[in-house]
Amino acid sequence: MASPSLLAFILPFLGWVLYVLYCLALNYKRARKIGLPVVILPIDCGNPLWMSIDTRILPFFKRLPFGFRNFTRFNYRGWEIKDRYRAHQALGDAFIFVTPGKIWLQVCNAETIADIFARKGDFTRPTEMLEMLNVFGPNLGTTEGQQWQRHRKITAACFNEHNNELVWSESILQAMGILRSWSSKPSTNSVADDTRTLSLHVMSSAGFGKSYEFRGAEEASTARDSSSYKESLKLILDNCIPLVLLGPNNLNKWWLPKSWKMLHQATVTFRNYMTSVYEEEKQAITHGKKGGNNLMTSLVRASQAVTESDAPATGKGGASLQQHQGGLTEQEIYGNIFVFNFAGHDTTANTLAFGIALIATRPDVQHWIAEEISAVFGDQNPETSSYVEKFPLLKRCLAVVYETVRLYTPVAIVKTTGPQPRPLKIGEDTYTLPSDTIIIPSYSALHTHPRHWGANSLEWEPSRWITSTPTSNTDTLASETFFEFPKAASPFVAWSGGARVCPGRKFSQVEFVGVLVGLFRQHRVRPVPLSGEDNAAARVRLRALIEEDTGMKLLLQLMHPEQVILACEKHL
Ligand code: HEM
Repeated sequence: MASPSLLAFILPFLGWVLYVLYCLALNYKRARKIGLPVVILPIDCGNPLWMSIDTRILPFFKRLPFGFRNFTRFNYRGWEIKDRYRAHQALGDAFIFVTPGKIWLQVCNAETIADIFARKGDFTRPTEMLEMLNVFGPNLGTTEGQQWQRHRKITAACFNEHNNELVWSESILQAMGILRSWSSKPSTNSVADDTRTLSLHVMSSAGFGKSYEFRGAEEASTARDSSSYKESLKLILDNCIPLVLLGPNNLNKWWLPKSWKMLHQATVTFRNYMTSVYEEEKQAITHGKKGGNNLMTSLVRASQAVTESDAPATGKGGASLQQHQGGLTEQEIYGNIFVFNFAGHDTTANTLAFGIALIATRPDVQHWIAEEISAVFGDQNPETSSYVEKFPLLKRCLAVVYETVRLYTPVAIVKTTGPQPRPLKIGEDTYTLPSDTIIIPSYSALHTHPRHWGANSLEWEPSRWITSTPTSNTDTLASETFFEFPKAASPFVAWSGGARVCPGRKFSQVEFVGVLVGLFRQHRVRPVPLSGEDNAAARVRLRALIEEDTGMKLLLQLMHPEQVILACEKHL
C-alpha cells in the first residue's frame, strides 16, 4: 500500500500527465485537419523551462536504444541548424509540430513566406511571448497594430544614413583596436569576447554618442563594475534572461545572489543615463540647438517632431511627449533604446565571430576581399574615409556578411495566426491554419535548400552573392554586381521581410563591412595548428568545429568560442 505522502506526490503528477496528453490529443485533432504532415512532439517548443534545460537533457535520451527519434531530432532549440533542409526534403515545403502547448507550422517555401510577410495584419508577432522585452517600456519589438505603426514611424527616422556614417567610422576604429591587440601576440582565443566588446562600443557610439577605446579581452578590466553606463549596459546585455524573467525591480531582494543585485544597480544606472540624455536632448530642442546623429538623440527629436505636428495649434511649443498620440512617451523611448541594444548587440557580435572564424578557414576569401579593399581605398586610411562613398563599392565584403548570416542566421522569425483561422497558400494548395498557430519560416532549410542554392548549398562560399557581367572592361571589380533575389520569392530571410523587416539591417551590414575593412586591408588570420598539424589540417579542424559546435543559447552562437585560436599577421 502506497504511503499518503507518496500518493500526494503521485496523484497530482498523474493528473498533470493526463492533462498534458489530453491537450496533445486535442491539438493533434486540430492539426490533422490542416492536411499537412504532422510530427508529434511531447513538449511545446516555446516552453521556457524546457528551453533552459533541453540541450542538457536530450543527450541522455539519445543514448537510449529505443524510440524518441522525433523528440531527440526536433524537440530542442537550434535543431534546425543541425537538420538544415533535410526535414523539409523528406516532409515537403510545410509540416506541423503538434505539441501539448501549441501547433507550430514550419514553412520552407519562398513565395509562402513572402505572402506571410506581406499579410502583416493576418500574421502578427506573438507579442505575448515577447512581453518580457518591455522591461524598460513598450517598444517596436513588443507592439502590434497601430501602436507598432507609431513606434515604427518614429524609430525608422533614426536608422538613417547619418547614423550609418557613425556606425562606419566607429566599426573601423574598433577593428583597428582589435588588430593592434591580436597582432601584438602570437595567437588569440578571444574572438567572440572581442567581437562582443567591439559591437558594444559601436552600439555605445551610434546609439548614445559615447566612444570607447577598444581593449582586448585579456587587457580589459575584469571588475564587474555596474556604476558606469558602458559596464551597466554590458551587464544588462549579458544577463538578459534573469532580467526579463524577474523584471529589474525584483532583482534587489535581500535573498537573491549579489550578482543579481549588481544587475539591479546596472538597470538603475542605465535608466538614469537614458534619463539624462533624454533631458539634455529636450533642453537642446527647446533652445533650438542642432542634435547629434546617434539613435537616442534622433529618437527624442523624431518623437518630438511627430508630437508637435500632431498637436493642436494652441498646444504647440508647450507639448509634452506624453500628451500626444503620435509621439513616443519617455518610457517608450527607453523601451526602444533597450530593444535596439537587445536586438542589435549579440546578433551582430555573434555574426562577426562566425564570420571571422569562417574567413580564417579560407585564405582565398581573405585574398579576394583584400583585393577589393585595396582597390577601393588605395593608400587612403579607412579611418578617415566616407561611408557614403566607400560602402557601396565593397560588394565582396558585403557578400561575406550575407553568406555568414545565410548559414549562421542568429535569430528566428516567429509569427502567429492570432485569434482567427487563416488561409495560407503553400505551393498549389491552400490550407486553413487554426487560430493560435505559431508559424516559423524555416530559415535554416530555406537558406540551404539546393533548389535555391545549388549542390554546394552547405558550403560557406561568399562569391555566390556576386555576379560578374562580362564586358570589354578589364576591371573585374567594376563589372561585379551584388546578387539580389526578387522580393516576392526570396529564399533569404535573415533580416526578415515585409513591414517588420529588421530596422537594424543596414546598421549591422555597415558594422560588419567596416570591421572587414579594418582587419583585412593589410592583415590575414589563420587558425593556429595543433602539434603535428599543418595549416591545411588546422583549417579543416576549425571548419568542423564551427559546424559541430554551433548551438542556440539566447541566439545562435559558437558554444566554445575559446577553441577558435587564431594568429593575426601582417600580409607582406
Ligand atoms: C546580423 C545582425 C542582425 C540580424 C540577422 C537581425 C535579424 C532580425 C530579424 C530576423 C528580425 C525579425 C524577428 C521577428 O520577426 O520575429 C529583427 C527584428 C528587429 N531587429 Fe534585427 N537583426 C540584426 C541586427 C540588428 C541591429 C544592429 C539592430 C539595432 C541597432 C536591430 C534591431 C531590431 C529591432 C528593433 C527589431 C524589431 C523590429 C520590429 O518588430 O518592427 N537588429 N532583426
